Order: sequence, then structure tokens, then C-alpha cells
Amino acid sequence: MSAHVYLLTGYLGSGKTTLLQKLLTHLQQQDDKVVVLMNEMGEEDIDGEQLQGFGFPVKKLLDGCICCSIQGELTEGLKDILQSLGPDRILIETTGVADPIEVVDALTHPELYDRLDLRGIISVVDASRFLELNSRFSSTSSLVKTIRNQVKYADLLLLNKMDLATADVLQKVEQKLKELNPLAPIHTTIQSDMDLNRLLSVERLAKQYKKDNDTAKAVPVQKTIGRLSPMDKLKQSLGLRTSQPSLYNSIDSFSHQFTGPVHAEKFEDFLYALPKNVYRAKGYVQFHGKQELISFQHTDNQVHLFPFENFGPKMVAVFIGEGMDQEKILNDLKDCYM
Ligand SMILES: Nc1nc2c(ncn2[C@@H]2O[C@H](COP(=O)(O)OP(=O)(O)OP(=O)(O)O)[C@@H](O)[C@H]2O)c(=O)[nH]1
Repeated sequence: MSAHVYLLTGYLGSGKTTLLQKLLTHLQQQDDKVVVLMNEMGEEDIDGEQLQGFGFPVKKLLDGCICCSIQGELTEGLKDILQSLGPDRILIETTGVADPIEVVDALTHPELYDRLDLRGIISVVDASRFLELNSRFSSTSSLVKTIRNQVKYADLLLLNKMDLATADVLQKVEQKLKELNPLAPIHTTIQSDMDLNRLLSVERLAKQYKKDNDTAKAVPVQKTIGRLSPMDKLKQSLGLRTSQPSLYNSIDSFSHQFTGPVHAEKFEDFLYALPKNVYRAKGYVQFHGKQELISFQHTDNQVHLFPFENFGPKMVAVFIGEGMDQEKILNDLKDCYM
């Protein structure tokens, strides 16, 4: 029997890991063998730490995005999972800048094709930021395309963080999502909270559409969309630029290992003051005079800090953005030690 695969996608900080944690809690009550496959940009693994303790194997592909730079590793990783763990379900969380079409491309690798059954692409959208992201990146067309593809090719959409959006904004985002993907059901959520049985019974829209219309022509998602041409594949394998814009020309990441505790207020101010071209910052930190470790999350103007008790992760900060002034950011961060 082939393993059921669920692909969780959505832009940086939209609520994918939050959803994954809920799904794992839900799946703990069932007998299924579940494996999580995730990747993060940068060499440091922040989300993986949040997924320890559920009792399911978590396989990580770090430092690169599944969809391009380590697509081969994804295939190898999946082969390895199938062989050694024989899972019933595989949950894949992509980085926030992954194009789902490229990931689907990797999943349909000839060696995996009949061993994996992609049940659905589930996309989490940050209701409070979608409109802005959609317009802000007009100059970086590959990123806009990715953000739109995350919606366009979804079989189910979570319109998350509705607590942070006004009714008017919510309505506009919903309208935009329907324009991009008229068929996918939309669930409006807070903390990615939805009926998980419903989520797990997601069906590929392409399949449904095919059933309804019974003509291959009518299938909205063609497997060739987003594929590199043979020449581009060759160029990519040689490390040359391809005609397709690569996100990695623009999106970058770096990390900082904390050498000790920092000043709580200064650090919070530092997070709020991060420039707009830092799209995401996250990690674990310790404050002066406190024993506990703090998990911090920053997305645009949102900052979350909460005590974290799991498994003693490393104290580290990871930054993801475009054209970031790494030196300045690190200098500002170092001021927080005093
Ligand atoms: N206010 C609010 N915060 C939320 C909601 N959902 C998630 N968050 C918070 O948003 C932050 C980012 O959530 P994650 O689940 O880590 O997002 P992600 O998509 O996995 O992030 P990346 O892995 O960096 O792409 C966390 O601090 C969450 O607690 C929501 O509905 N409302």
C-alpha cells in the first residue's frame, strides 16, 4: 500500500508548524505510523525542536529549500523513509518560500510514484499579511509567483490568523483566494485550528475535477507546470543560472548562536525594530535572571515570546529575508547582551 502524503505549505510564519503540532496531537490517538519530513532555511532547526515529543520520527532537511536546492535530497529522504520506516502517513512541511509545484514534481519521481499517494496540498495563509505580501513583492516576481502558487495549487486553504485581521481585510483576502483558486475549500482559522478529520480527508482537486469531468483535458493541475526544461536541469546541476528565476538569488538566511543570556526588554525591542526586509526571525533565547528558555517568533510586526521547556534546544536566532544587512543586525543583537 502506498503511503498517504500531506503537503503543508504557506508563506513564512503563516502557521504551518502550529498546524503540524495539532495534527500530530490528533494522530497520536490513532494507530497509524506517521513520519514528519520538514525542512527549514538556514542550518539551524527551529521548527524541528517544536515537533519533538510527539513520538513520531521527524526527518529534517536543513539548509535549503526542498523545492529547489535539495530537491534530490527530498527524493532520497523519501526513499529512505519508505524503506526503513514503512509509514502509513507522511506529513511534509515545506519552507515558507517553497513552490508546491516543485515539491509535487519531486514527489512524482519515477522511483516514488507508486509508493506515495499525495492526498492533498494544504496551504496556510496569514490573513493579516496576505494582501500586503501580494503587493509588496511586486519587484521580486519569483516570490510573488510562489506565494500565489501556494494558494493556486492548494486542495484546502486555511485562512489563518483571523484574529489579527479586520472583517474588511478578511473579506478581501477571501475574495483574492477565490480568484486564485475558486475550487479549494477555505477554512477561516485562529492558531490553525480546524476539524482535523476533515483536513485528513482532503482530496486532490485535480482528481475530483477529473472524476466530475472525466476528461484529461479538464484537469487543472498539469504535472509539467513549473518543471525545469532539460537544459535548465543541466544548467542547475552545473551550478549555472537557469532561465527560471531562483528564489535563492534573493531570499537569504543567517543565524547567531547566543553566547549567554540577553536583556529581555532590549531583545524584544530589537525584534520589533527589525527592518522590513527581515521576513522572519525565530529561535531560542535566555533572559538575564531567568532559568527558562524562551522560544521567540517574529514575522513582520508580530512578535511572540513564550517559555519553552522541551529537550534543551540550542540558544540560537535564525533570520530569513532579502538583502539583509547581516552585520548591522548582528551588532544590534549583540547590544542586547548588556
Ligand atoms: N495571533 C495569531 N498568531 C498565530 C496564529 N497562528 C499561529 N500564530 C503564531 O505565529 C507564529 C508563527 O507560526 P508558525 O506555526 O511557526 O508558522 P510557520 O508557517 O510554521 O513559520 P515558518 O516555518 O517560519 O514558515 C507563532 O508564534 C504562532 O504561535 C493565529 O491564528 N493568530
